[in-house]
Amino acid sequence: MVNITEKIKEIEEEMKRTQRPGAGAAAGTGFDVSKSGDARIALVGFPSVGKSTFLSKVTKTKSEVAAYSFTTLTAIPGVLEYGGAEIQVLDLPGIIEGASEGKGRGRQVISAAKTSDMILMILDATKRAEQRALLEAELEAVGIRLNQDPPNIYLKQKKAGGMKITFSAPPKSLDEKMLYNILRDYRILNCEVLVRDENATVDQFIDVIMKDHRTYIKCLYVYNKIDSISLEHLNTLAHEDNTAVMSCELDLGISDVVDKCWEELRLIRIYTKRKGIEPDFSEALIVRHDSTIEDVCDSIHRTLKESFKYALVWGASSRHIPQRVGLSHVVADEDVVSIVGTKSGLASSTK
Ligand SMILES: Nc1nc2c(ncn2[C@@H]2O[C@H](COP(=O)(O)OP(=O)(O)OP(=O)(O)O)[C@@H](O)[C@H]2O)c(=O)[nH]1
Ligand SMILES: [K+]
Ligand SMILES: [Mg+2]
Repeated sequence: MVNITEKIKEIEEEMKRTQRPGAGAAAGTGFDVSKSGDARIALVGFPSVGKSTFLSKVTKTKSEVAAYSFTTLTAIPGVLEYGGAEIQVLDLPGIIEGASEGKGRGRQVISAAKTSDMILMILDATKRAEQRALLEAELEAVGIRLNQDPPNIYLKQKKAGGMKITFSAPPKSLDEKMLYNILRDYRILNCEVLVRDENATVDQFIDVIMKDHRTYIKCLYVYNKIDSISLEHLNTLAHEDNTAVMSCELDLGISDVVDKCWEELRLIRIYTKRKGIEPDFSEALIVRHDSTIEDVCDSIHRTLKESFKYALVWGASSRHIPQRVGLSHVVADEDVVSIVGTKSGLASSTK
């Protein structure tokens, strides 16, 4: 059973670690790369696992590669073109154990990773298996949660009225008393809590309390240097969850890694169509998963939805071909969309 007091102490330590480094320390260190493109992927790993080699393979950017540790000293951005999208790939310095406590440039590296839509954790297939857990622990320590959904727990702080704790189904590892104690330790004395997940844990409940310091990011584990391991070992690695294997040196598996990134990012390509003209399949509009016609309008032009009448949709999201839909319609990958507006000449245009 978790000792709550110990847990709280741990969290307080964590708060100290997650505080942003002083402005002086952050300035001019080359980590403030501005976001560009449709999504950002961060390359995270121990030194010399092949992060820069990978960046140089998948983008036009050349980041210095060498056999010694800490070849890369700042964040180096490159652009990966895929499916009509531009994905920013951020090559980062290697991190070492203790990075979350500020060893090396660990804290800046991890802060940069925290801003990404996806982490590619590059691992050296020739190194011991613990490397993966060690890196995960460093990321966890600054509030990054890999391949997890935010817990299904509702927490609303109030001004008065005490604590109201409800479970939508009998929980397996929590009870009212535990939550009460945790909340009291955080000095949250007036609140409403609804636990909607019967499998919710103490750690997840604390994540909800600490939600301003938590980031939920997808992670693909990529073992590089498979040219130097046995087939048997390769077979084991390749069967781990959320994992891909590659050799940058032999140019093996790289396109598979890129395909997997694309799948995980779940970006959606929309082709726009003007009335009476064939859709333009050469230029896709890229939107996020679960985007609506409203999001599509916004990415075409800021004011387009003001004159929106309806849209016609051909593709996986439409029930008829075409289906006439409103702003709240959720689009699917490779849908063809025609926006019909109140003013003439507004039929969809990407320009
Ligand atoms: N055998 C083998 N060596 C590789 C492979 N990919 C990269 N290397 C070598 O690994 C060494 C480190 O590569 P880098 O790309 O500099 O590694 P890094 O992770 O960017 O290193 P830091 O920036 O120092 O953290 C270089 O000597 C590369 O040539 C591979 O697939 N197989
Ligand atoms: K290196
Ligand atoms: Mg490097």
